Amino acid sequence: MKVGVLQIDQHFLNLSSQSISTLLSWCDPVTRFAPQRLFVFLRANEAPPRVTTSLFEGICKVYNQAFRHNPDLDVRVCLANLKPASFNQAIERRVVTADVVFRDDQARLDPMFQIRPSAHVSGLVVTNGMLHELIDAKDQQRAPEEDWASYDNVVIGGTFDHLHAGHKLLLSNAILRCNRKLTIGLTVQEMLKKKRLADLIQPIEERHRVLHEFCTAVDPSLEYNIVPISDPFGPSIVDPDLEAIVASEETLDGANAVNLERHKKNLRPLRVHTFPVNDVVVVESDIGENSGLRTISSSWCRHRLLGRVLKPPMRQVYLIGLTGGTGSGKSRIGSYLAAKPGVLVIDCDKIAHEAYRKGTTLHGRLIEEYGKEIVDTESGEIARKALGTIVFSSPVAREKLNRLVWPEVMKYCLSKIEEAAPEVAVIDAALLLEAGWGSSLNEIWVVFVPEDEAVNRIMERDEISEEYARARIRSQMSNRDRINQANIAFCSSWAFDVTNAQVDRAWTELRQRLSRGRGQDLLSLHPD
Ligand SMILES: CC(=O)SCCNC(=O)CCNC(=O)[C@H](O)C(C)(C)COP(=O)(O)OP(=O)(O)OC[C@H]1O[C@@H](n2cnc3c(N)ncnc32)[C@H](O)[C@@H]1OP(=O)(O)O
Repeated sequence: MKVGVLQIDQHFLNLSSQSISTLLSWCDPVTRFAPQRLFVFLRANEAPPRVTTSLFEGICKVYNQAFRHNPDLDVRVCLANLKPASFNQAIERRVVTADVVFRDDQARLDPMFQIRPSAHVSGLVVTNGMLHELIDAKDQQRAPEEDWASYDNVVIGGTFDHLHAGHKLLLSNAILRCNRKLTIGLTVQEMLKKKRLADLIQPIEERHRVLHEFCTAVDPSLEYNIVPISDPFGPSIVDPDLEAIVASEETLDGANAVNLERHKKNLRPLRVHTFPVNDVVVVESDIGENSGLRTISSSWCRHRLLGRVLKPPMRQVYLIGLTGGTGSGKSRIGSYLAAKPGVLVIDCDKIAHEAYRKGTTLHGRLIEEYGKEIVDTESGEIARKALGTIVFSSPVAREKLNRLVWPEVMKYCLSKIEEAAPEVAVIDAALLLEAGWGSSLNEIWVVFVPEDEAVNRIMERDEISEEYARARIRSQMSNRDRINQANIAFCSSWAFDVTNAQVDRAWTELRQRLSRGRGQDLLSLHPD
């Protein structure tokens, strides 16, 4: 995820909604930065902070304008540095890793958060006072600077589906009022069946994860107690330690109902704090029944999802099969390619060896097939030299071994590629074409040397006879047959530099091919 940081000093309170929109347009998807998440730091001086009504109004302006401007941008206004309670705690300076930083040269660095450029940073934009120029003197009519009451234990509740600006304001309001523990009642799925487009409501595990991630990102100093609730009250009517409840104006009745229930149970009443959230009109909402939805809500977010990408399609990994006869230098080329950015190389010989380690099912199957003489008496592992002598001299024995080992190797390759999700995966396999894997790959790269040279190399490397070396070579496909199926061929007959130059050429041309097609990412992420 591309992360941006926008750092504005305390003068942000004087920014008009229009100016905030201008700031946010720097993050638009059409810009070269286009972050998907934006951390906003609204204070950058060393003086102890104060939480006031106008501070919260400033935060409202940021969230509401951001949502209006681009609902897909995940904005997070950092709060720990705005509250005396968190600021005074000796918490570690939190690191935010950013791909792009928008910072006014007049703003000082934040004392609580440390902004660190990511590996793919696209720019540190210092705006030479531009943020200050945006401050609109006419837009300074604000509520009086009232200090806010704060409490050790605060409670809120909700569904928190597709976390939007309204939720973020509720959470921010509660976090700003809380010094120690924030309890959040999270509605379970069964209570939501009657909601519009209920099938699109995120599962509770996902809503829980997003909530927790958001809260700990904006104020890591609090304890967050997120409790699933299957009635309208949850912990708010049982926890005697709670002191205050925060609700939007629309849900004030719910908060009052909580106090009625607490009264019945002889629990002290909660201080009720409300704020208006739904005063922002969102424009794009004309899908069928949705035409009635004009303000920020989860229903609006769910309607907006219709016909859009729910989760990004799995990135397609570009698959290259690297193959070549024994002694051709294939493994060296595999290692050379592994150092290229965004590449995962899987050495299938090594995977095959791992597949029949002692304790695996395959270990037992090989002993059943070839007898105890293939077992190393000391270690109990398969003695590969002994197994090799059998299979390289008998096509039938070899065929059986291949049928047992190849599916295991393939299974490993697929899981490794899924786990690592590289830009390009190189499957380095001697018998790739014999195994019929070629048709599932994007390209086939073949390494070859003349047979006599391969014989000399493996005689020396493996200390084997010429006869055995030739038997191993002939157990495989010929160079000619491999090259007939290859997209690219390398010959490793000369110095390493000469081979490397061939691989570099193939790599450069691959990047050009990918950038013409779907591979823009590869070029932009790895400009070298
Ligand atoms: C689809 C694939 O290509 S999967 C990768 C290839 N591996 C297999 O097919 C698994 C079966 N092979 C094996 O288990 C082992 O290679 C054994 C037991 C036969 C021999 O083990 P070892 O003596 O340690 O030799 P090693 O595994 O290093 O293989 C020696 C060479 O024979 C090749 N080779 C491996 N298996 C076979 C086979 N079934 N038929 C022909 N050649 C093979 C290897 O790729 C290697 O080539 P290289 O000289 O370019 O490195």
